[in-house]
Amino acid sequence: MKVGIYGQYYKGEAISYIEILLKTLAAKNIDVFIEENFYDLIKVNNFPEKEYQTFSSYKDLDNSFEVMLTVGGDGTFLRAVTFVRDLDIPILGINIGRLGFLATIQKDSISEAINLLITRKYTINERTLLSVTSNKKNDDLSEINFALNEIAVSRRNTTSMITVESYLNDEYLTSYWADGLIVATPTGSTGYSLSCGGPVITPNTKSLVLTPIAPHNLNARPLVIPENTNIKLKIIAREKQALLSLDSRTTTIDSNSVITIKKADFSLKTIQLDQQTFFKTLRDKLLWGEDKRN
Ligand SMILES: NC(=O)c1ccc[n+]([C@@H]2O[C@H](COP(=O)([O-])OP(=O)(O)OC[C@H]3O[C@@H](n4cnc5c(N)ncnc54)[C@H](O)[C@@H]3O)[C@@H](O)[C@H]2O)c1
Ligand SMILES: Nc1ncnc2c1ncn2[C@@H]1O[C@H](COP(=O)(O)OP(=O)(O)OP(=O)(O)O)[C@@H](O)[C@H]1O
Repeated sequence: MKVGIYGQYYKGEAISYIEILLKTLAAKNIDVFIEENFYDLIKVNNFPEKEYQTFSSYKDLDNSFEVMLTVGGDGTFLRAVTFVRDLDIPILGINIGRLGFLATIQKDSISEAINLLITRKYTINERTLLSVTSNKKNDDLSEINFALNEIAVSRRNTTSMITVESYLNDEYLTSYWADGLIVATPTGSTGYSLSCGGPVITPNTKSLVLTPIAPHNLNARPLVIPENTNIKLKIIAREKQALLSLDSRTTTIDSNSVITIKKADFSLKTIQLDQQTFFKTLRDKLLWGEDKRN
């Protein structure tokens, strides 16, 4: 078995968890490749004990990797998607961050999780991704043009609202007067969209949700739409530019740009170990349905 390991940060207390991870993988004779920058970060005081092979980009990976393990929080998990892209390598996140909604393995159950992985006690989930095109050239979108959580447009460098004129399959929907508009996947429904009043959508539902960000309107509500909808948005901002975000990454778009958001033509595979279900994560991490009477 060949696995990749990706992390973005490294802080002292994490060393013991990374040690457990590397030792567990070595004991099972698993071929480990570590992302180059993360490897440089963890190499301190003769650690790790042996040399590892590395990868530095999407180009160094292929589908002979059984899994990409991420070490960090959800931000790290989201960044790992930019390495894996359409290669069909499933991602499994070890949470040594804070919330860890996507990174579901808890740091104190690393060896158990690796054992479940090796004995293939898991299911693979396919997660929908989004992609965006603009009627104006944008180099930032030429390569990494996909998002697992959401694509959002929002105001930039100003307190003025923006107007987002929206069309679904070329039919006019409405014009949102708001701080912005989020188009979220089921995966992203528990992220930014949730904070703006959007519904939770279970991961395998074939839907997207349009969630306005602070609309100055009493009747703008989140709208759930089929995942194959062609979403066209015209952004009108008082400033010359607005912000376009794809998960943790941002770029700017000119006012009056028209962007088209669609389901990406590839999906992301995530690993759901036996014992770990979406509803369990919802209860454990977002305290879903928590009630003092229970
Ligand atoms: N007000 C908000 O809630 C808000 C604002 C901006 C971005 N975000 C979310 O943060 C994501 C980017 O993550 P980051 O680490 O770069 O930013 P960040 O450091 O601001 O973290 C955002 C928080 O959202 C959580 N999160 C991310 N994706 C999630 C998901 N699918 N389900 C449940 N929780 C999730 C993370 O664990 C973290 O606690 C964006 O894709 C967006 O969904 C949320
Ligand atoms: N490899 C690591 N070693 C030590 N600490 C880490 C590591 N990765 C992440 N962290 C800690 O976790 C924090 C959050 O990590 P990250 O940015 O990946 O997740 P996040 O998007 O904030 O999501 P979450 O709330 O799930 O942690 C970091 O600021 C850092 O303090």
